[in-house]
Amino acid sequence: DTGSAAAIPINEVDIAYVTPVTVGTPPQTLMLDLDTGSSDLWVFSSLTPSSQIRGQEIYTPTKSSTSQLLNGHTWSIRYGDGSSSRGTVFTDNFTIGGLEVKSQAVQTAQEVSSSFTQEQSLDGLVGLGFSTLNTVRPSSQLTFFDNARPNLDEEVFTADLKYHATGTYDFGFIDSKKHNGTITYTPVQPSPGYWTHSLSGYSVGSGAFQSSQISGISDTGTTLLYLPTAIVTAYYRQVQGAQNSQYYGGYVFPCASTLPTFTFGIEGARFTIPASYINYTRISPTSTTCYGGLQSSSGLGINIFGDVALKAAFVVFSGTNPPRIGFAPK
Ligand SMILES: Cc1c(C=O)c(-c2nnc3c4c(C[n+]5cc6c(C)n(C)c(C)c6c(Cl)n5)n(C)c(C)c4cnn23)c(C)n1C
Repeated sequence: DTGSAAAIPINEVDIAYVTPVTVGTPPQTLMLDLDTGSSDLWVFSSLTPSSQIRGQEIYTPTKSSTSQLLNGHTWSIRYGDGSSSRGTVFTDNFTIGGLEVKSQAVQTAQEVSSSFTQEQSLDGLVGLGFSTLNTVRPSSQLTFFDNARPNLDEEVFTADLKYHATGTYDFGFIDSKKHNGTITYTPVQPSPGYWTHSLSGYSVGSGAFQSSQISGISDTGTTLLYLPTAIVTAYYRQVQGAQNSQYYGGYVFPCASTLPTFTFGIEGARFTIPASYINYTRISPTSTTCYGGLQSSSGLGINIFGDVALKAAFVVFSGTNPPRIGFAPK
């Protein structure tokens, strides 16, 4: 089997990407954020208090002839930005891009934090991390990818995220039309459950490539790129008027600045993030100060290769044994 579905930016600065999925019989369509940085599949539902719903689509298990309550099971998750959700669990038929998993654990929200309520174009998440991170108790549940894996033509899914445009998630195959040239693979450390791997180094603009192993996670659910402070200060040193603002919680600079590109290495391959991806957004609609797409990971305890980096490549998440991740130019 294979599947292929759109990755649609939810706003004009690609703050997150959503993908149409169907749940239940007859199919209920929701727009979910496919997130390689977590492993819970949860949705706004008929069990979510109406005071916490603002325009989201909901899954109503009682309207699905194939839904089954997973009795006595609950879940609760907190994300890196402090947002959270919790609730109960059903199993039901679940489809992404024509690829169906019967009896997928669908976690129904009974409470969501305010940032989820405020984001009306996001109806939940599909965790594509390793199932060891799943928060359902007393028995943890498998991700959509882990459930689909035995029926996939190839044990992979790919992310082709795009800058200010709709991209694609493919399951079970590698579409050679979506990338130019070879895919460079590097090992993934599957514990504790993120797609953890190393970059082989970086360069700023036309500067010399600095070889160094930089460990982090490739996370489609994180908007920006978070790297060690030394690298980030070296980058913004090239930007007139840039400063690390306590007030805005990161590096900001005059929107008119000319930003350098940022290049990262995967083994021997090099991937260059255009300056436009790093000139992320105005700090307010009328401001001439802009917030950077590259920020420091100090305090996070982990480096995060989020969408700002991933959209500069075609990325293969390979569930083979041992797992690996591949990057190709596109
Ligand atoms: C350690 C870490 C993160 C780890 O991942 C992280 C982060 N970065 N984007 C996201 C997340 C997203 C993507 N996302 C980010 C958004 C921001 C910054 N804003 C203002 C809105 C409205 C957002 C939406 Cl709707 N969506 N989503 C949907 C979730 C559940 C996230 C959780 N964390 N997160 C941050 C900001 N930090 C510090």
